[in-house]
Amino acid sequence: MENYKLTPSQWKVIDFPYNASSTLKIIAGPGSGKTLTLLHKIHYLIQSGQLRPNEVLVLSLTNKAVDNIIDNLLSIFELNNVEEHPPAILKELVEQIGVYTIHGLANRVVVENEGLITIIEENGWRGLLKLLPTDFWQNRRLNSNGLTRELQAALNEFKSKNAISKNNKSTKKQDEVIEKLVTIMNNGKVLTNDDLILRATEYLSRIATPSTIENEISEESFTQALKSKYKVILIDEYQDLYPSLLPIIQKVSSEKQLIMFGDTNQSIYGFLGDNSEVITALDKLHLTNSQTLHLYDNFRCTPEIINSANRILSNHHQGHSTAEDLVLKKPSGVAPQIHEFVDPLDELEFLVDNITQSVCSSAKFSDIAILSRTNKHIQTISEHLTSYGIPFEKLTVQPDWLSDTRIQFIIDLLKVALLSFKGEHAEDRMEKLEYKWQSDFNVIVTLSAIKGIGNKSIQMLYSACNARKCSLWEYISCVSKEEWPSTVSNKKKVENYTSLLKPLIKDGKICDLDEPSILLKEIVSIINDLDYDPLKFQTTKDMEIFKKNLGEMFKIMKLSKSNQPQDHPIFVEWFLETYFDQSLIFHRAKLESELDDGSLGSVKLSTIHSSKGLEFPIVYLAGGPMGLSYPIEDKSLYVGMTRARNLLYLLNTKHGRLGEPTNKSMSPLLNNEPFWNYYNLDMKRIHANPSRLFNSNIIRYNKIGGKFGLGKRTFMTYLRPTFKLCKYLL
Ligand SMILES: Nc1ncnc2c1ncn2[C@@H]1O[C@H](COP(=O)(O)OP(=O)(O)OP(=O)(O)O)[C@@H](O)[C@H]1O
Repeated sequence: MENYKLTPSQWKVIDFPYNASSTLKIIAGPGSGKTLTLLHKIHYLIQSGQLRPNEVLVLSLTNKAVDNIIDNLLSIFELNNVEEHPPAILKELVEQIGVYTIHGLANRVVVENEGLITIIEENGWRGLLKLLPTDFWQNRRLNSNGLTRELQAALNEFKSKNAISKNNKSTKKQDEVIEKLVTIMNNGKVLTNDDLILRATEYLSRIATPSTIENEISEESFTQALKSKYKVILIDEYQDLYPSLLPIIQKVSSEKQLIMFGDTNQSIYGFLGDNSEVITALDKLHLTNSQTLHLYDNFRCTPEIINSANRILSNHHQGHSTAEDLVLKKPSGVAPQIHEFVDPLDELEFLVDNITQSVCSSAKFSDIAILSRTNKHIQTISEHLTSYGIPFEKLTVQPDWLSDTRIQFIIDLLKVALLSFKGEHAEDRMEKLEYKWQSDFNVIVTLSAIKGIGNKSIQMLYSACNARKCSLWEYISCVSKEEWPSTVSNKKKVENYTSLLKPLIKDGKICDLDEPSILLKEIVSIINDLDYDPLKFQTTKDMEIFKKNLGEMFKIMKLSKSNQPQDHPIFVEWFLETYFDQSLIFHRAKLESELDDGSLGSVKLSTIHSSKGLEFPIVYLAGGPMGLSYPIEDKSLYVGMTRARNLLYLLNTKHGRLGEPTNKSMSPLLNNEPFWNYYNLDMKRIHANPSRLFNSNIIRYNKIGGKFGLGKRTFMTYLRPTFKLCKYLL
């Protein structure tokens, strides 16, 4: 991170005084240096002696934003080390600053108070669906995604009804069924993300105000620290907050100084609820002591890009009469390029051709981002880039391997083994009961994924174990199958499941397997003998995807092994508690090594949603087949366009105020030496002899373009062999 000269409007925010029970709202447009200002604000609060590092809490919505803040905080403190602290002290100081996602913070509070919890994922929903009686959907025909959505909606409706009337004894059969599911989830500590927020808020509400408990609760309690220690709460991207997050934010920020940065024009989570409702509620938090400041500058986009993006906003007033200190980049001479393609393959070929042109013209692959509205279109683009051997990386909210339901199945089986073992050896009745509830959920989820074990069988077994007051695992592994309810069909399949898992649970073998490769081999060999359809691959491609994801899981296991602390002696438990965070650490380290190795890096592929808060020198907004047939929403388009620093392409992007398509024959790239000089200056890549470099770049493109038939359709395009185009670009 560079030590930029801060602008007057940035300074106004940075040296705004600390005041308890107050709100400072900063309205900051795209590229106005919001993150940089937030980092300097933290530094200033600490360096000026107003606050100690452990009194500052930063909250964001995404792991990416949190990573970005953590990565850059230390640099800001190093660059502005007025007191000349030694590096180790500085690092220690920065580590005391709390930086979390809102869900991460809630998770910490709940885990601190309840131990291991499960946030429900796709496999979990499928397991719960299996517990529903066949007539539940009243013959409605829905696929499994549709059913999951309906079930979530039914659960939410049930919970809000109950919240209104705690004694609501509905006689509706549907409510009785849902109530049972809610009980299973509650007992098994299985939470949805919304539950997590509410549960954490409840724990925070139980904590008394700081003055009355001073010495009662240990310094170690994170829940307590949230209430009493932190004095300033900074919220990044407030426009993304949605109503279900409000309770915890209100609880954490009350009586503190709440500093929120954001831009309502970039509010794109409307589908999760009305953001203005949240803003109104937060505005009321410290009603009499609240102030708003603006950051108008735009350090990111070329004026051509920002003008075009501003046209999209129907509420935008041209020019800022109030901002005398407005900073803008110089014009680049290249307007955003608008292209339309009837055939979707043409859009894909255009991408490959233009990426090659940019890379020949001194850009790196890692300068380029392709953004789309849907993950499906991102997948199509990734397949096309693969066929040309162009390196890419997907910027997803969740790493790919974790979204693979087969990997989730492996994780659920590991949980069955660990929790069942711990349940069998629990010391008291209460502890045993807790393990029962948790392991029951994972047994239901894994059993229900096995071919031939139907809903009715699972429901019968579950009722039978509850009648015996034992866990589902104990029931199916200790009670002989002759005693099981006669309505359980396919008893052999259930018996096979137990006999395969038994050796892992008996005598605690699961806890002794602390070598990742042996543990993984063991669990995969069990799955091989289960009748688990998703691992009977229909295509080689499917198998390759699984192999890749399993490889990722193995890497994360090895990473967990390398940082397993001594006070967590059971490897599998450490891995199951931390794999999500470990995966993020791994991902970050991978990105850093890519930046350092001097190579061309990889093209970034992302949905517009996942690209929030990021910037890229070159951005392609790819609309897909006929702009995916519905017009793009204003704010999504605005966010997508304002991610671009220097070059923006809008492909098949339908929007009334976007303007006319660009003439395709006027390519802005090749033959535009002034633009590439501008580009290299902006990227701080200064070349000794730019003209010579420029000429050799054109020759290089012509050679590669000719070889691969870029820019024109040839029979090769349809055959899509795996070209190794990138080999020629290195
Ligand atoms: N005072 C400054 N001088 C020069 N460059 C700056 C200054 N402040 C910020 N920048 C640069 O401006 C760019 C945009 O900053 P940042 O990413 O913080 O924007 P943002 O306001 O968070 O945008 P968005 O809301 O779109 O995410 C960054 O490259 C940053 O380094």
